[in-house]
Formats: sequence, structure tokens, C-alpha cells
Amino acid sequence: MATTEKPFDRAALEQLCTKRFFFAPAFAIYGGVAGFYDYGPTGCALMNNIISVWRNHFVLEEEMLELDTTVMNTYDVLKTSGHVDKFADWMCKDLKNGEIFRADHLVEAVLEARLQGDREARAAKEGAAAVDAAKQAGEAVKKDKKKKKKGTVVAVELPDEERKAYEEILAQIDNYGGPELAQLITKYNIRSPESGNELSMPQEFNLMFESQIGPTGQLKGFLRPETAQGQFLNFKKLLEFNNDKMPFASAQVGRAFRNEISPRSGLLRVREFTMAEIEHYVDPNNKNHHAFQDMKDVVITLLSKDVQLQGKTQTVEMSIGEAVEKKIIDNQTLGYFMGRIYQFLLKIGIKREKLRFRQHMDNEMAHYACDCWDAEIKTSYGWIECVGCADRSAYDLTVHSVRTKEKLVVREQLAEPRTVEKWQVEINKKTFGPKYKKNAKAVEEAILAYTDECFAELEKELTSKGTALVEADGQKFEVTKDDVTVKLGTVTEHVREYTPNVIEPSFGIGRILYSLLEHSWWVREDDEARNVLSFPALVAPFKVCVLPLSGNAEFEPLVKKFSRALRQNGVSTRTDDSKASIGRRYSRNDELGIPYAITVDFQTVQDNTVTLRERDSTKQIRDTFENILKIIKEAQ
Ligand SMILES: Nc1ncnc2c1ncn2[C@@H]1O[C@H](COP(=O)(O)OP(=O)(O)OP(=O)(O)O)[C@@H](O)[C@H]1O
Repeated sequence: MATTEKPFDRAALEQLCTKRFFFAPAFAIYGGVAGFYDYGPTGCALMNNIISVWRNHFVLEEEMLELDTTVMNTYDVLKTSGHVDKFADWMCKDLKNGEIFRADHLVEAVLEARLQGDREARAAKEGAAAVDAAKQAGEAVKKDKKKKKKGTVVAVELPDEERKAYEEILAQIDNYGGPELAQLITKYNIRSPESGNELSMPQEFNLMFESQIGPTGQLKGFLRPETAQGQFLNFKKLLEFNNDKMPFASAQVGRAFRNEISPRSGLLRVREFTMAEIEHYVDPNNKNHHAFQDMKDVVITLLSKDVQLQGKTQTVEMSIGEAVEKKIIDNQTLGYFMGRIYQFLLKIGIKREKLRFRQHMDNEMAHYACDCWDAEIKTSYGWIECVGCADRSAYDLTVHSVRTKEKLVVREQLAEPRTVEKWQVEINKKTFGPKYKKNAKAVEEAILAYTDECFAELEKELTSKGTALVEADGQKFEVTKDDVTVKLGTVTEHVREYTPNVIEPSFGIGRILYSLLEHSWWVREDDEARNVLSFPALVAPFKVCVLPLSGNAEFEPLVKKFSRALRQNGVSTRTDDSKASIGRRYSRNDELGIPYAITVDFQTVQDNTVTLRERDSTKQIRDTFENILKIIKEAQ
């Protein structure tokens, strides 16, 4: 057995995925629409197994409260959460042929292609120098018959400064918003890659799919872009269900929808996908985790924001304990979940050396987050974010509470009453209404939702300048000290009331599944090249294939009996009684990633023994069916 070390052949893997019906473009017979895929029986079984491991690993082992909330969300909910105003990406347009690009992806692709062109030009120059030297030394020189790479890569050497600038930009590409991307497009003369045409400047595009609820058309809704909001809206009931005990977590697996600007990377960027999300509610004054001791020695690979801001991509290997102690990871709970994510991904078969955690830079962070680490997996498309692990602070519960007047807080009885300083705010209704008219309510709500830091800032500005700016409904409003009074006062408390912070690990199951396909795929060089998908048995779409050696009628009842016995023992099976040779059928199993094959032959009819073949090693053993069943169950 020998594995190939050739460059990754994505087209061959895609062909395999289609042939064995892992997934395929949706509406294909109608020509398909970018960003929509259907999963076939194999992909569906693989996805369900990944989700099942996820449920055991998180919901069961961590005692989480699982929910199933609606996919359709109302305008009000998503307006309040900030998605209506801020859940957007930047797009630009080829000014001649109208092709649309996501602006940051376009800048990234063009600069990467230029760097690749630079590498090729320099390699060619070195090659030419070597040829000259060889000619001078009188050696015969072989012609390099390698074809030039097609596409947008042009072998042009870059000045050192430009090369360095590109590398620095790429290291922090996620940090740029529309205006910065516009500057880069102008400064580096970035054009439409295929046509070379000029591009429009980036414009914001909201990613939510809009809909109407009911026949009147008056109630606007959106397909949810994440499963989180449904969990926040149920916080009060969840806390009660948990006997008012903190901390705790809710979890949900379900579909999410994002109208991606230009989905071009298969399953990695789609418009409808399955997410698995956890919302862990924690006391903002104590983000320690009770099981941190078990996690502190786990070593993970980290790429911090400081390194990226220096234009670099060097990672460090560090224990979670050390990273939390040095404040690289903000707190124990965030660290604990990063460790659990890491363990989960390894358990389902993601390769350790192709897994890292990258910290978000400040501009990159979603509108609700205060610290965020992405679990990124290396694939042939580069490093891909597969799990986001964000500290969403108290953002969501606060804004929903302010909007609905429903208290989404934890009340904790204090052993001793205490005197605390609290910001007190008075809105001058007399000036507010006439001044802000239809926006008065939104401006008031925005102020009432302020955190302590924001109140302190507001008070400072009103005292020093007499005015301050308040953001509400995506606009800025000037308020004066006649409109609002903010002061710090003292109150005696018997109960501590606080809005929990939320640590959110958010998994994209499709991205994880595709990465797993890449990490599991290899080619066995026997008499011919044969594909193998080495999934761990835990997630393999089917665990056992039962095969009759030939079409002999005596084998059929035994095949049926063994398959049934396996399934009754919770082992999923597939039967392959096609006419193909046994070798060809084994190869087919390997392509489906089935870890074991049981073969029924003439000896089975005599003594009830079968052969068990293991997919990766192709080793075979013979034993009674009952013993083989035991081995398989233990290996699951
Ligand atoms: N269009 C998509 N297709 C498939 N999976 C997605 C898509 N968008 C997000 N995900 C998955 O959902 C997870 C959580 O979503 P999150 O909002 O953090 O992603 P994101 O930061 O918007 O992703 P990106 O920056 O790649 O667009 C991601 O880690 C990813 O696995």
C-alpha cells in the first residue's frame, strides 16, 4: 500500500463526491443556482453522524438545554439584534459586464495572484541563471516542459516594497471595511480578474433573505441568518427551566440562510446551511469555568490579532491554561470552549496539523462581539473558518430587553445588602418628542441600552461639550444636556441583578463536513489508483458493508440475516450484492468511506464464519459472525 504525495487534486475529490452522491448542486436539472446544494444518502448520513457526535460531545456531556426555534424571524427581532442594519458584506461590480464580487474576497484573490506571479517570475529567473551557468560549464540542459499555469496568475516580479505591502494587507484582509477596500482597489489598480475591466467602488449588501408573513404583506420577516436569536428570545424560560441556576448553556442545530454575494467555493460558501450553535450564559464578573482544570493542559495552535496586525501569520502552540493566564484568550470560559471545539474536531477526523484558532481583529468582529476566535481548518481553498467562538458580551439580551421591556436578567439574592453606584438617566420628554419626532423612541431606547462605560462617556461629553452623538436605527443624533441628564448615584441593593454575558461557539456543519472530506481522502496505488475516504468509524456514513462473495443463491439469506443483526445492534449497514468483482466492490466501499466489510462465502454456509476487512489497511480476519459483531461494536 502506498499513498500519493501529489498536489491536492480538488477536481478528483469533487468527482468522487458526485459519483458517490455525497452532495450535488440543487435544482441541477433546471440548471442550478449558485450557493445551493442537496446532500445525497452518503452525505446526509455523514452529516447526521457529525451532528450526532456534536450532540453527545456538547449537549449531553455539557448538560446543555437544546432548542428548536423558528427558521422565520420577524423584522422586529432582527432589527433589534442589529442584523437589519449591519448584517452586510461589501460588494463591487465589473463596470462593463456587470459581474458581481465580494469586495474583500476580490482584493484578496487579486493580491494573492500577484504574489504567486511574483514567486513564479523569480523562480523562472533563478532557473534561467542556473541554465546559463550550466551552459557555461558545458552541461546538456533539459528543456522544462511544464505548462504555464492558466488563469489570472501572470509571472511578473514585484518590487520588494510592493510585495511586502501585499503580504501585510493579506494578513489583515478581514479587518477592512468598504472605505478601506475602496482605497486598496484604487491604490493597487485592482480590476475584474477575468475581463480586466474597471470595478465600481464597494457598496454594502445585506445578506438576509427577506419575506412576508401572512397575506397582507405588512408583516416583514427574514429567514434567520443564525440560530442564535431564537435562543436569546427564550432566555427567561430557559433560566426558569434551569431552576434559576447560572451558568448554563442552550444549544440548537438547524438551518440558516445568507444571501451570499458571490458563492464560488462549493460547500464552503452556500446560501442555505446547517449550523450548530451554543449560547453559554455566564456572569460578567466571573467568567471562570468549573471544568477549566480538565482543559488547561490541552495545547492548541493560536494566531493572535497582534501578530496579524503586524502583517504576519505565524502561529504559536500554547496550552489553553497559559493562553488564558497571559490574557491572549480573554477568559476561562472562552478558553474552555475553544478546547472543547478542538477535541470535537479531532474526534470526527480533522487533522491536528491543519487546525488553528485565529483571533478576530477589532474591525473584523461582528457588531455584537467583544472577543472572537475562529477555529480555522486548512483545505485546498486555504484556511477556512469553520467554527466561530465569540464572546457576545451582554449585547443581545440587553437590546431585546430594552425593545420588549421584558427583563432578561439573572437575580441573585445577596448574603448582605450592599450600597452600589449606579448610572441614573432621565430623559426630558418635553424636548425629546418635538426634537426627534418619529425617531424619539429609538433614540431613547438606544440611550437606555447603554452599558456603564457608555454612560460614563455620555456624561463626560455632555459635561465638557454640552452635546453628544447617539446612534439609533443606523443614524446619528445629537443630544444636549437639556435632553438627557446622566449622573452616578448610590443605591442599596438586596438582590444583585445582572444581564449575563454570552459565549457563543457557532459551527458551520457543511464547512466541517467538506474539510473532513479533504482530510480523509487519499489514493491507494494498487494495480490501479483507487480512492479511499478514511473517516473515523464514529462518523462514517455507513459502518459495515455486507457482501456476498458471488451471486450464489445460498448467500442471500445469510447476507439478509447478518445485515439485520448488525442494524438491530445499532450498526448501520449497506449491502453490495451487485455483479461486480469482490475487489471492485471493496473499492466502492472505500470510496464511500465504510470502515468494515463482511464477506459471506461458501465457508460461511458451512460454519457461520465470515471475513472482516478493514478499509485502510485492507487486512482481513476470519471469525464467527457473533465475534465479528462484537469487534465492530467495540470499535464504534
Ligand atoms: N455562507 C456560508 N456557507 C457555509 N457556512 C457558513 C457560511 N457562513 C457562515 N458559515 C458557517 O457558520 C459559522 C458561524 O458563522 P459566522 O457568522 O461566524 O461566519 P462569518 O464570520 O460570517 O463567515 P465568513 O466570514 O466566512 O462569511 C462559520 O464559522 C461557518 O462555519
